[in-house]
Amino acid sequence: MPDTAPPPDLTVRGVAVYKGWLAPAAQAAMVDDLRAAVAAAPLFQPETRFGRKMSVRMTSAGRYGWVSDRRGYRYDARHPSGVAWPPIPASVLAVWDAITGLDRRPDCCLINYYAEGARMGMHQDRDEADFQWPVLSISLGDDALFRIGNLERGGKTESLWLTSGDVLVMGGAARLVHHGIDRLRPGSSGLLTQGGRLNLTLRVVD
Ligand SMILES: O=C(O)CCC(=O)C(=O)O
Ligand SMILES: [Fe+2]
Repeated sequence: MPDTAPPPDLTVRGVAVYKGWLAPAAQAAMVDDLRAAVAAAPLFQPETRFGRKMSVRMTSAGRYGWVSDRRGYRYDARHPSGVAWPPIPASVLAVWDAITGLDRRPDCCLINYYAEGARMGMHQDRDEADFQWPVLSISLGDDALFRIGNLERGGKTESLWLTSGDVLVMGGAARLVHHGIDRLRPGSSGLLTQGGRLNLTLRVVD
């Protein structure tokens, strides 16, 4: 990232963490923007190639969305219903611009919704064409325990709690670290009327 990037509050294994980057009013405004996006492209519960349902529900905004089904996972220009993905809200792109300082913008915003009990297993984000671009993640709603591993599978890990308004960046040498969400702290935030947690990941796909 250019050296105009603001210094993070902490760095865990190269992952830059900006605690409380979004103030409560900005979080609420972003949730309103996301509600409109989700109305256009409803959340769905993806299935893995092996026919197992993921516990997270998801949708996307931008030119590409991330989908997974019996054919495997990939970026697709359309929602499973056949509609195009809605545009990435300006409020979300503004976070990318302010933190990364890049002149390239993401073309996918994956929107993950975790209800109580949902989790995400350890994985790398590696379906994008060029790993020089970072992945930026925004947390909204309930606290979540984020686990960071290594570039290779397995090995020791470190965990941190992400709270509403936190932003993190996986870039540079940390672009391909394994990561996942172990669990939520249900009811820890009142941001989402239905409870749970929204996570946005901004990606440059191609
Ligand atoms: O929910 C999170 O904080 C992480 C989500 C994630 O790793 C992903 O969508 O690839
Ligand atoms: Fe990921």
